[in-house]
Amino acid sequence: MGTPMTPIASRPLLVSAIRLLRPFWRLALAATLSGMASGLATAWLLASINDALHSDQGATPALLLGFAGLCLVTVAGEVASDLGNSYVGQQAVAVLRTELTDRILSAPIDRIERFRTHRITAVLNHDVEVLSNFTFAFSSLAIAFAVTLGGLVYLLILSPLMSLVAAVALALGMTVHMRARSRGRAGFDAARRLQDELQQQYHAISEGAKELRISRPRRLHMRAVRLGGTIAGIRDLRIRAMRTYMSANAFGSVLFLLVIGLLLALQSRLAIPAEVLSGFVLVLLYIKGPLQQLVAALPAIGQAQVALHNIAALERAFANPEDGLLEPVKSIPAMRRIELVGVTYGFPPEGGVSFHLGPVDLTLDTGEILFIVGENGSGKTTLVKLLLGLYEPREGIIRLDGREVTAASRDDYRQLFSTVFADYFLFDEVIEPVDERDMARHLQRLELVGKLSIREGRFTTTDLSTGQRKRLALLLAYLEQRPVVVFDEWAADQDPAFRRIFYAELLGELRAQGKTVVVISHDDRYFRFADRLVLMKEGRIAEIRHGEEVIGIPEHGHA
Ligand SMILES: Nc1ncnc2c1ncn2[C@@H]1O[C@H](COP(=O)(O)OP(=O)(O)OP(=O)(O)O)[C@@H](O)[C@H]1O
Repeated sequence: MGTPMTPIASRPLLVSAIRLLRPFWRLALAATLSGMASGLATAWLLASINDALHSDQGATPALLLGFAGLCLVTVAGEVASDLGNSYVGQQAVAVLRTELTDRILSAPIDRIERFRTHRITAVLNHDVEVLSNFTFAFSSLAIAFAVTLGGLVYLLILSPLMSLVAAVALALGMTVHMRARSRGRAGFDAARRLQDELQQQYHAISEGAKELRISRPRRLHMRAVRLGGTIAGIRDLRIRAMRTYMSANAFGSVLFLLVIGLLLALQSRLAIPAEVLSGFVLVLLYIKGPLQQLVAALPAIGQAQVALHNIAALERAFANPEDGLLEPVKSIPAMRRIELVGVTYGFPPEGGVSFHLGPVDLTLDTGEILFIVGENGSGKTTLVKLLLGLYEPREGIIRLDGREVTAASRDDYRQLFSTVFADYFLFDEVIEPVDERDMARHLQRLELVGKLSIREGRFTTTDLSTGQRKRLALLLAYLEQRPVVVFDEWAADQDPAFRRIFYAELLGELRAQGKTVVVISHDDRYFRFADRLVLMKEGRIAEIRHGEEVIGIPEHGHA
């Protein structure tokens, strides 16, 4: 595959794990120590078995008692370790999920737009899940590590010379495994990058189902080239990574058996006593399992490292949260005048030429209906995002009733607005208290009577026509009771009769309720219903019309 393999995880797995486990360190330590105790007791058991086999008195009561005690520690330590570590692991994963979603909830909107939704979903779904699964394996790894360590210590006590042979073989095996590990990890990293693409394609086949049903060439292209290529790429990279680990595994097994064979062959030449040799073979054969388990965990460790790397990238991208976004709700602010003074904004150039807006000077007075009009791409939505405090101006300031909106006050300022964006998201929950009679009136006004109601704080359905869904979004904006309502091309998918009701009646009704209304519109036949009309051209305000200049625009004519 052509995916570049970049170096991974600047922060080692252990450091990240410690940071996550810090709040639960006592329990994590106790659970891991229990696992270690269980592993060491297993190694001790092996030593007692070897002693008993070669003891002249056979199995004495003391030996049997020791055996029973060690069995108890082995089993109890394992159970405690399993329970403790999986509890701690899941607690840590829950904290991580909260941390990540908090970061997304507090991140500047332009950061989210740049990071791309499919990448966020892939981290939240895949990477966090990989870590979650790893936490379940952690306990048995701690035990395997302790069994291996205890076994090796016992070997050292039995015969330092023979331990040297085993140590050389072990060092060789570990070198091979380390190499395999870094190659395998690079493969998993590349596969994970392709998974971002796969997530995007999953989104395309569910959200673009209609388009794909209509166009066979696109469907076949999607299947064979996009999906096929990505799925095969992930498969091949993972198989290759696993093959690297497997080869290292096989090499390790051969080494083990070679060492045992070598010791058997050298038994008489080195005059190795029988109980030493049998102890060696017993321990080597026993720790082969845990050692292989440790080695087999390398792919999981590699995947966990890649997952942590991606999580860290997301954390870095959203490292500068906005102030106070998760603080308790205050009362909705009031507004008399909003001023944009010398405001500019620019998108970072990505491939093409970057778009620059401003400098823009604009005021918005309470109780007015302001239309923002202009050609596609002239900067209307960008201007509105600046007005809403969604984008931070590069230069210039925004004032609310004469006071500058700063980073600290920006989110309070945003609470002035209700919005229906052109690419709005319809929440099915109603979180404001709803007066039944008001609701009935709104449903009637929006011609939605009988289509839906609110039950237990939720709309009974959001399966409506495109225009009806948009009316529902407007209803939600109404229910929010904010002083300024912003519509981005709201009427674009309304029927002609309702479109007229929107411009000629609803906007005026909102104004009569004391609301300020900002409307992005291409409906030039209704421009005359604006109190002021702002014409955008190539990122600047080209003209502002008001009074007679607006009213004079005929309902059928052009601006
Ligand atoms: N997230 C973004 N990243 C980079 N460039 C963007 C982004 N959003 C908009 N632009 C660029 O900014 C310019 C203005 O876009 P904007 O959405 O403000 O236009 P608009 O006047 O609302 O257009 P339309 O009438 O088509 O809705 C466009 O040329 C577009 O290429």
